[in-house]
Amino acid sequence: MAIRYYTVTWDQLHRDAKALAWRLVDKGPYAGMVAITRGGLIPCAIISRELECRLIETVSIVTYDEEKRGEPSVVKPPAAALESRGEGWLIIDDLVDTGTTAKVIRALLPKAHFATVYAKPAGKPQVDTFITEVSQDTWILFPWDTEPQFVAPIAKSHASSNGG
Ligand SMILES: O=P(O)(O)OC[C@H]1O[C@H](OP(=O)(O)OP(=O)(O)O)[C@H](O)[C@@H]1O
Ligand code: HPA
Ligand SMILES: [Mg+2]
Repeated sequence: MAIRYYTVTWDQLHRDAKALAWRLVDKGPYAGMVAITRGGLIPCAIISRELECRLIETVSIVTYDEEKRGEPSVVKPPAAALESRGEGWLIIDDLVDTGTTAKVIRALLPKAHFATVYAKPAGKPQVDTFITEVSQDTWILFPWDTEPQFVAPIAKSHASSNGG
């Protein structure tokens, strides 16, 4: 199955994170927010500004061992939210893909509200609120993982793919 790409610019990320804040505002107020590092940090900053929520905790889950997917490990637990099992807390990540990361956090903070900006079908059941769904075979290219670069004119790449 060919992989597709969905490019997200800084502007789009800002708009989509604000759209998520609009969906979340009536579900609050929140005791605080938990950003899932690293991808959740920037959406969390945008949403914390909109919701005027200044208490931010972080959690770090590592799901890859070198190149291979290994057992997920909690590198940094969300200490401030653990005692309440997440009650009243808002968890933010950039996206949910297979749902592996979300399942680990849900086990730590079962009472929290879990929100992501983007969601793929396999992980969607783990998320309470999200903005945009993309297909499972789509790789989301975030602005912090990309940079603008020269692209050949269509006529040139078309000619080379036709043997010209
Ligand atoms: O639903 P899953 O299959 O678990 O995938 C989603 C997670 O993968 C990415 O994080 P990653 O672990 O690559 O780390 P990063 O945020 O530090 O880049 C993304 O930011 C999500 O947290
Ligand atoms: O689609 C994706 N884009 C960026 N990072 C990711 N981590 C899991 N899935 C993705
Ligand atoms: Mg992440």
